[in-house]
Amino acid sequence: MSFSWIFGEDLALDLGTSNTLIYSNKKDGKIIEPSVVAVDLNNYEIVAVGEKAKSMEGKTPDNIITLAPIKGGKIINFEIAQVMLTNLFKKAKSSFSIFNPKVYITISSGISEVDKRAIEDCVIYSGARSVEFIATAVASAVGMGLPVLEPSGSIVVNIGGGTVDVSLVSLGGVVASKFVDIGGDSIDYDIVNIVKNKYDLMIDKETAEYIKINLASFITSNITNNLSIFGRDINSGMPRNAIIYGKDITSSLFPLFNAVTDAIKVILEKTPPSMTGNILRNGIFLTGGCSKINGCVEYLENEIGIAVNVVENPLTCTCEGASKLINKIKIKNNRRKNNE
Ligand SMILES: Nc1ncnc2c1ncn2[C@@H]1O[C@H](COP(=O)(O)OP(=O)(O)OP(=O)(O)O)[C@@H](O)[C@H]1O
Repeated sequence: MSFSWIFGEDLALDLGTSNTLIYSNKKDGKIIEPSVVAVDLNNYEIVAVGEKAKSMEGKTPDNIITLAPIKGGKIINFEIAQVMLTNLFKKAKSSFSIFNPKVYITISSGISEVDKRAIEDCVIYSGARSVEFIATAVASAVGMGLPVLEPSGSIVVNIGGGTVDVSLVSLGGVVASKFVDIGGDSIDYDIVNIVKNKYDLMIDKETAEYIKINLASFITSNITNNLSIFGRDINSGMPRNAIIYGKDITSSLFPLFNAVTDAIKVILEKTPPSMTGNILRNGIFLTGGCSKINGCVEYLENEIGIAVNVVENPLTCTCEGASKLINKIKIKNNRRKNNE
């Protein structure tokens, strides 16, 4: 008789700059929460984690601060990351499991051994029984339904909140990769500056993200689009609204997408000739939240001259892929045990 349902719980963890995703193999429930924690400075108590903490950003009294413990794929605040993960693991874990879960963490190509060790320690201190790493690109490729185990070669581009990971994946592993620690957050900060300089209006990062999601576009026919937003006049200090035009925001997209273009070119140069045919035939594959930016596919296709495909579920694709991989690993291990 197998007791794996009691102690065999596995979690897939995608620890992102903007969002943390956890999928359990025992529950249908999936945790998708912003990587944010709110702390009361009077007593250092945790006020909120995830969505609730994110909704407090920019609206807290002096004694409460919101903190984002992950940046560029690394833990920048160990204690806060631990609090966040402990809280999210509790939500994700099946109540029937007696033992702590084994956690499979997706990890970007450019993360150093020291940073990997910090992530491992943090996840263990947060209640994991043990930890294993899965390459983000491999998990994303599985989430996209690409034939990762075949020797054909696929280029997977993940553009997140704080990182860009471009990897050539083949035979279940990463053949070549380029990592850049810039992401959608950088667009938000650029939008804050553009709105300040062009509209004399101070806005917070959350409003800038709203503008990015709802207005920013590479498509020139969209640049007459506009959005009404509220902020504080930099001269009078008084609140007022402004109509922001898409054409003024487009420049905020170039630093990130030029970095993406350069990274893709590096990987194309490193791609073995035997794999180029497949890549030219099938194109490259885009995932991560910033692949939702309007017109980015056309922009990248124009820059690199290769077809670009965007996955339907760019925010969840990597964790979904990791979860599927865990099941494959389990099935393989069970088969091996049965044959022994
Ligand atoms: N519809 C959208 N349009 C434009 N940008 C979006 C959209 N939805 C999400 N984003 C942006 O995507 C980013 C978050 O993406 P994602 O969740 O893939 O990153 P992450 O995994 O948290 O970060 P990273 O992997 O870089 O550490 C944020 O910058 C967010 O503003």
